[in-house]
Amino acid sequence: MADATFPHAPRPDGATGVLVLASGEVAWGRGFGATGQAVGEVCFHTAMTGYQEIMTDPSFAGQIITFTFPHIGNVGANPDDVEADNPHALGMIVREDPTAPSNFRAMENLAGWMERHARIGLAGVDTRALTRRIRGGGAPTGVVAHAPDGQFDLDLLLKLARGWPGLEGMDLAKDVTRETHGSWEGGIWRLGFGYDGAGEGARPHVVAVDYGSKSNIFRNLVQAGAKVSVVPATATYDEIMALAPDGIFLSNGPGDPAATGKYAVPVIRQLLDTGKPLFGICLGHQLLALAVGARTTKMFQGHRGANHPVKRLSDGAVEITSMNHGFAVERETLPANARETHVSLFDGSNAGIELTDRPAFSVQYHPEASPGPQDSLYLFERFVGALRAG
Ligand SMILES: NC(=O)CC[C@H](N)C(=O)O
Repeated sequence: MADATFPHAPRPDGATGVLVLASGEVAWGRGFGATGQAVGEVCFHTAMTGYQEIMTDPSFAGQIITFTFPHIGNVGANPDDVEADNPHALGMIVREDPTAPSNFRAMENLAGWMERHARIGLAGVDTRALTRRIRGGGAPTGVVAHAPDGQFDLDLLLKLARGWPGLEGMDLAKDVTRETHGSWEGGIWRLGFGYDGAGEGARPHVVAVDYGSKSNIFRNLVQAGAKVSVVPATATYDEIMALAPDGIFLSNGPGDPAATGKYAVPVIRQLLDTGKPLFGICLGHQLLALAVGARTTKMFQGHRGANHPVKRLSDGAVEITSMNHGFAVERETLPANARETHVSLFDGSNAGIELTDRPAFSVQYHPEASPGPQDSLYLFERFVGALRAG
């Protein structure tokens, strides 16, 4: 479906960037960052801060992010505000040209950071109209392209967009996972201190399966008192158990949970049978649900923002959360031994479960924030507390 408000402007003079949707719709703008083109799902994100954390979140692999907040880039870029070594989102679409950074922590400007990491930016787009387009028609496939000479082969870009298969059925976790086993060092960041080290004393051992984890999850596990070992998405049950975990963590990650589930679910089922505490976030939540026999489905437009209200069903409290997901667990398919614990107050979709016969729970949202509110940090304490008690 094409929303009448998009596109609304002819090619302006001086256009050096363009977005071409698979529908044939075109939005012109000014490119920044790397040159070339990138094809993926065009989604929108409503956070007003944290663009560097968002761009480096591995869950955004395969996606081009439209920021609804118009001024992106105004605090520049620094080496601390990253959730992985490199950006994983393919590109960004913004309203205003990024200005010179105005922040004491900035080490470079956004365009330079994007260029250094081979990521394309497109400014000058009517991001409200594009967001309305996504809300009306679902997240489309598109190509962002940046050419300083303004030369674009629109037919070729359209062909590229039409040739991309879409995220459904795509396993991207194996592309973004850390490839080797390792222990995670370091807690959360604090102004004036930087990243904390792990504290002294006995620490329960969490083996974290990395399907494309944000670093802040590991930092928060350490902060809550755990010793964290990270294993790749494809780690086997034997490899995980060889590390003698006290508990298992299933991370967030990109792509279709059903596709990743093909190799992850059999391992998770075996892990559940050990009776060890298990905690999952986002993709990890979806994989836990799949492992107990529920189904996941592609959402129409998805949830991506830093102010999504979620209701905790145990006491009715509302947590304001960070969200980034395009698939969701179908509540109706949850088995009798999985209880829904959290619900999105935006659309009523499932936002958390716990098993009634195993010490396992998971949430669809991002308690680690980065960016976003910290209402849900208690979940890390709860998990590590369960490990200490066990
Ligand atoms: N942040 C995540 O882990 C996202 C999970 C999954 N890729 C989705 O889009 O729903």
